Amino acid sequence: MKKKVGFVGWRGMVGSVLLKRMEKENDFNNIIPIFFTTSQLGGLSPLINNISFGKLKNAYDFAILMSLDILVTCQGGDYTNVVYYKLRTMGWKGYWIDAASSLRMNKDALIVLDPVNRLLIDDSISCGIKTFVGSNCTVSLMLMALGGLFKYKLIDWISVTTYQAASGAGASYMKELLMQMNSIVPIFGNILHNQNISILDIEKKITNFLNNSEMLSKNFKVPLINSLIPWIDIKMKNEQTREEWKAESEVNKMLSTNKKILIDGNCVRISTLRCHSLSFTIKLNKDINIREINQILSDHNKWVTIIPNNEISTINHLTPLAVSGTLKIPIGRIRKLSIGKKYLSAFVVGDQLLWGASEPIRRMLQILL
Ligand SMILES: NC(=O)C1=CN([C@@H]2O[C@H](COP(=O)(O)OP(=O)(O)OC[C@H]3O[C@@H](n4cnc5c(N)ncnc54)[C@H](OP(=O)(O)O)[C@@H]3O)[C@@H](O)[C@H]2O)C=CC1
Ligand SMILES: N[C@@H](CC(=O)OP(=O)(O)O)C(=O)O
Repeated sequence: MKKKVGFVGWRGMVGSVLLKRMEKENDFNNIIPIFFTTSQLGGLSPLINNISFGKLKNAYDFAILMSLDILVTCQGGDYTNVVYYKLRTMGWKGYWIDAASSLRMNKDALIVLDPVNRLLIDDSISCGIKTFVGSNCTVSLMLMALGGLFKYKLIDWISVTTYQAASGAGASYMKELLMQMNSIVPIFGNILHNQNISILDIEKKITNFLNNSEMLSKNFKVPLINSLIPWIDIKMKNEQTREEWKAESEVNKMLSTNKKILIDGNCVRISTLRCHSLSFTIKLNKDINIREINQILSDHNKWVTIIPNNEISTINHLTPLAVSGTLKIPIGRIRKLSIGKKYLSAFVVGDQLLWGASEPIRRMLQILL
């Protein structure tokens, strides 16, 4: 019998990417979908393959939620915090699949990324685990790219710097970046081709304008265009940001490691629209040659691709623009660092709305059907 699957948060960025992927893979053929809203009650469900699924249901209507076999939410942590515990307390035994971070570290929840931890997923299902959560976007991308090295336990520690797109913070942040882009065009639009105007004068005008335009920075708090923000999320007691804290905590939970793999570094917001990038220094626990490393990495899953360490390949294939909207996980700049034979450098780009958020959840739903 087809399972009743509820979707909350399908209108947001992660949710809409999820729906598109499900439509493409014909996933809706195997379920009875029910679409919920927190704000558009009375509105219509999205058309799936041109089929209508009636009116939207109230995402806080516990009677309907209780009737679901599976609930998939991309609505965010606030929704999860209000609904999840109440639903469980009311005795709901269905599967909860979530994109938000709130439940990740709970004992009775598994963080899922099946190309990396499928065995643990299968074990958890047979042990009666009913709550499955996607990992933080940079964590999923790191694990997809370095999966082979993790699988063969070749990593001592990782130092990572992330370059995270504006859309990672949510739709309103992405809009704010676009508004900032739009606001600086009039400053240089007409004068760019005038040879008599110094480029540094234009730069000064833009910098002055951005430093005095609070109106354009309600979400990010400061301008992101023409700048970057080396701070994402709240501060933890140990001086990390919460985004930085997630890497080591989530990876070790997901891999159920006996010996903790140490991971730390800075998370940085940059002014790309979509796709996160990560720069790694990896301390291997033995000296392996680059050819073997490339083989281990590319054998791990079909999405990871080795980008040869040369300029043309790198600038054409290892950028957010080249990867946006695809499931590709290119990894390049792979070389031994001059500091020692066990120190490896690598650079990874991945679409944080696909492998970073919606794809692990889509695949988890398929596993449960
Ligand atoms: N963005 C990302 O890259 C990643 C996000 N996540 C997590 O996924 C969850 C959802 O994130 P994300 O999709 O970015 O959030 P969004 O801000 O895009 O959407 C969240 C909800 O906001 C409501 N909403 C209000 N106005 C609009 C609008 N104009 N257009 C669309 N939706 C609107 C919708 O709910 P309703 O229809 O009920 O009003 C929607 O489901 C969060 O927990 C986030 O942490 C995880 C990994 C990556
Ligand atoms: N915080 C991430 C996106 C995200 O939503 O992460 P999480 O799912 O861990 O809250 C970013 O800003 O790019």
